[in-house]
Amino acid sequence: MYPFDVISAWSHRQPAVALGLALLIVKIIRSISRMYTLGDLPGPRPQSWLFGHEMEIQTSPAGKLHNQWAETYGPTYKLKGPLGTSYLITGDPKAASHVLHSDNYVRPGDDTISLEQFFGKGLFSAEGKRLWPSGMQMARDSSCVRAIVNPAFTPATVREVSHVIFDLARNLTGSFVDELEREENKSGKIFELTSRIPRLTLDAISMTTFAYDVGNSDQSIPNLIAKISDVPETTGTLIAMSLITLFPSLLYLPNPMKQWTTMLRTELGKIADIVWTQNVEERGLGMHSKLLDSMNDSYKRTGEPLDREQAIATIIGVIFAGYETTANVIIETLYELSRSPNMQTQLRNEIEAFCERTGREPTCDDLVNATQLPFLDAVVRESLRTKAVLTTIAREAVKEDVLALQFPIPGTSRTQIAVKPGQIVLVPVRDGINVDARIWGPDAAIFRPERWLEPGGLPETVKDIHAPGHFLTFGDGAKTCLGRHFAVAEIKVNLSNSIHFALHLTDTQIVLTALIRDLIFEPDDQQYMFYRTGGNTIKPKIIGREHEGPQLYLHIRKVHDY
Ligand code: HEM
Repeated sequence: MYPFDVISAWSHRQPAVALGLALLIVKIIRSISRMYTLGDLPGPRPQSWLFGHEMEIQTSPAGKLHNQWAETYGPTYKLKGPLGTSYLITGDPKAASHVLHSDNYVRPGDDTISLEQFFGKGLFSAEGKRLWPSGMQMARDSSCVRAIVNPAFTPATVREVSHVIFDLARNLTGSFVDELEREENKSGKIFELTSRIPRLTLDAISMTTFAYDVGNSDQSIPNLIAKISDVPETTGTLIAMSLITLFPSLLYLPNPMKQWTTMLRTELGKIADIVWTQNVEERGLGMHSKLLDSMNDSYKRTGEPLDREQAIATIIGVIFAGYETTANVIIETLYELSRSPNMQTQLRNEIEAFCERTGREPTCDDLVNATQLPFLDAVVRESLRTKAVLTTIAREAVKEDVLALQFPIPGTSRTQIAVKPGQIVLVPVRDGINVDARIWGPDAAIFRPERWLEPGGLPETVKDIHAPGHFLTFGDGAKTCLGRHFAVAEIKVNLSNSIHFALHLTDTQIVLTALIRDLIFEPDDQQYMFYRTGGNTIKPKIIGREHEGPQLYLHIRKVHDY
């Protein structure tokens, strides 16, 4: 009996199992046909045929592997996925830009399914012209969904809600100060940051985008954040994560990752549900949530009702997309600054000089304007360049294509790669295009904000990265991060505030003329390494104590107490 006969026999009794089996067989046939694609493209040998390079990628510190491989094979090479399939890796600016801008590439099936499992059927699961799930009348392509929610994320909206971000930043720094002042020993105190900063960014998203104060809700936020950070990292999860690119349907089977995503969705769903009820059912539409307002406005134009399921999924998606990512960048920047007292001093001097010059503190407009506080701007750009949260952007080809390369394959004059439908293409960001010495110069991997301010400007090759800011941290093309203006404003407000806030502490209200003005961040005694976690964000872990999970301790003190 052939497999399809078995399926046909089962299809009468167990249609779901039969359908699953049929899909599996089609997938295996497709993947076998993909095994020898990219045949002559060079690349490192995998440690195992079963998992290809997946295990190595999942377990290595963030930002290391691609750099090493690219040294030997150049920015475009081949890696192995599970069961001998091939991934095309390209950190080549021309090829990456094409992949991210062309309709020939979409988010891979496993990404789309896991995003749907995370958030439900909303903004993130809209892909190309794919139909939205049954029960919803309309087809939504992703550009259409983006247009609906975009008004909630414009620079003007960010400016409008920036007072909330300022307040939250002051609360955070105030909480550090309160604790420092309670200490008898005035030489400072060690603070753990991976639990504090996400709390701030979660509040910021929730209050500005949904007009909902998570901090004053019944939710136990520290508990919620701890649960969200507790991504399972068992061997079983690793194996499942290594195989899902090939078998995205594995995500539907019971597994620790699925339990985690269900928990996440349930917890964030509670917030989303309250936002929906308060904004739509209790007060009527058009109330305070920027996101629901903009969704509602566009639905009004088409005469369609605002759909609860889509709205809740989009709310959950935006909370998750916005809070951990921004928290990661703030944490990593503070970590970097803690190792550079000179940079901290330079930042403080710049902010203080601004206050003296203008007789006021910087507003949101001043902060996002590079010319007002150029060193702050350079620090944030350098952070975004070197601390990209999404290490790699994945796409899947849906049509035949030819990728043109800027950098030929080493040792050859080859500048074109043929791509077949189904080919997974990975654009390495954190340890790829953002820090490639061919593009950024020999000190590309070093955190050096001055590069953004030098009179000669950045190397000409950087302009070949057409993405906003000349780095791929926020992606590029049709799926570029919607919240990037919000993220940059939030990072700048917090950095300037935490660096600057001691001005407010010094006895009088005449903060600007105060002599003593700094919070100083210093390293603790631990050595840290940053890892990509299953939740797809970057988390610091103490070297030798990785099993304890994410943590980062910094020593903080007020300069005038020292
Ligand atoms: C430093 C912080 C952030 C980083 C590094 C970041 C990074 C990214 C990246 C790389 C993508 C594109 C993914 C892809 O191409 O497949 C993305 C998409 C997205 N981001 Fe962000 N993000 C950040 C903050 C935010 C914030 C604060 C918000 C919301 C307020 C947000 C909302 C979104 C949304 C809604 C999308 C989906 C766009 C779509 O699918 O069409 N992000 N982000």
